[in-house]
Amino acid sequence: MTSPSPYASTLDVLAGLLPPHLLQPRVGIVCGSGLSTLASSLRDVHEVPYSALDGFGKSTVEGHKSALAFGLIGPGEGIPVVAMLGRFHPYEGHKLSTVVYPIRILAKLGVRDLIITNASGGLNPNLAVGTIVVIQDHLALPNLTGPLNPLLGPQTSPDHPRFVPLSDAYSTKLRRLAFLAAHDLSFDDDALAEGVYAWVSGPTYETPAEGRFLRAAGADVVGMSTVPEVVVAKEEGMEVMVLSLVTNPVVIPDTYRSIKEEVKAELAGKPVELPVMPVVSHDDVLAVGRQKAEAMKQLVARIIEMIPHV
Ligand SMILES: O=P(O)(O)O[C@@H]1C[C@H](O)[C@@H](CO)O1
Ligand code: HPA
Repeated sequence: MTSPSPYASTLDVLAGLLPPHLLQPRVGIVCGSGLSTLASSLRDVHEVPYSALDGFGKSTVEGHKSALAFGLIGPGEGIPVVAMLGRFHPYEGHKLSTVVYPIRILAKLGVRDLIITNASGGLNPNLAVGTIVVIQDHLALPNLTGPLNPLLGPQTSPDHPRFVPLSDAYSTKLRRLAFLAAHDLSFDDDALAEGVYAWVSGPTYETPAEGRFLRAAGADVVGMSTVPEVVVAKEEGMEVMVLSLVTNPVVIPDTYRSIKEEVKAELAGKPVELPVMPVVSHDDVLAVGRQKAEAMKQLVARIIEMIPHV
């Protein structure tokens, strides 16, 4: 006798709660910090709290709800979609298997195209706060050497690849649609950019030296999520796109304030200017999320409408 799949009870609960036309979503959306309102473009919405679903954790970060929203997007019958209102981050204490569990459930429900959103710090000085960056590649220090690759361990199943290539992790099809959708919506040219996402574990924001290091390594933005979801979505065979909202610049001053020089000047009786190092806060991150929520929502909805659904 084969043992029941660990996903079976989650899928059974969903089957018991959802009408049949919503039970096989084609597209998945992951809502990043402050971006849960992305799901407000869905109609015929059925929300299922994570607390009702075995295997799901509880999102403890402000700006993340803890529910799956099922609904329809687009004209006519509409395209069935599921949105994760809130994700799990390893820094919250969630195991990596919990972080990626919802992605596996989305795959089992039939999601083929996954649109992941997040909030990030800008490393590239050309990216203004409020820019939406279509991610073209990632740099995942915790994945490369350490214990945070979600595929470490036994092969997921004989049907999943043992070695997952990531050279084409970010779907060309979906990235093209993002720029076509922005054109359709008459977005300014600099509203949407392209770049590389650096994943760090957080929850500390970067020191100036770390920011300089990540920029020198080729990253344009930095954040504390997304990469485990991308890796597992690729293992599950999905097309993946990431839209990263720049919510703050990462502080990378050209020079450091020299306390040594300041003390010497003070001892010599010279006036000392005291520059203040700016700091980032999660409240700032959420505020930019709120400001850009409408644009993100329109963009995501338009992309979904443009995906060829056969
Ligand atoms: O879930 P995301 O990646 O959108 O959230 C970002 C990263 C941290 O969780 C938080 C820091 O402000 O926002
Ligand atoms: N660093 C890391 N993650 C983030 C940032 C940041 O500056 N802003 C939003 N998420």
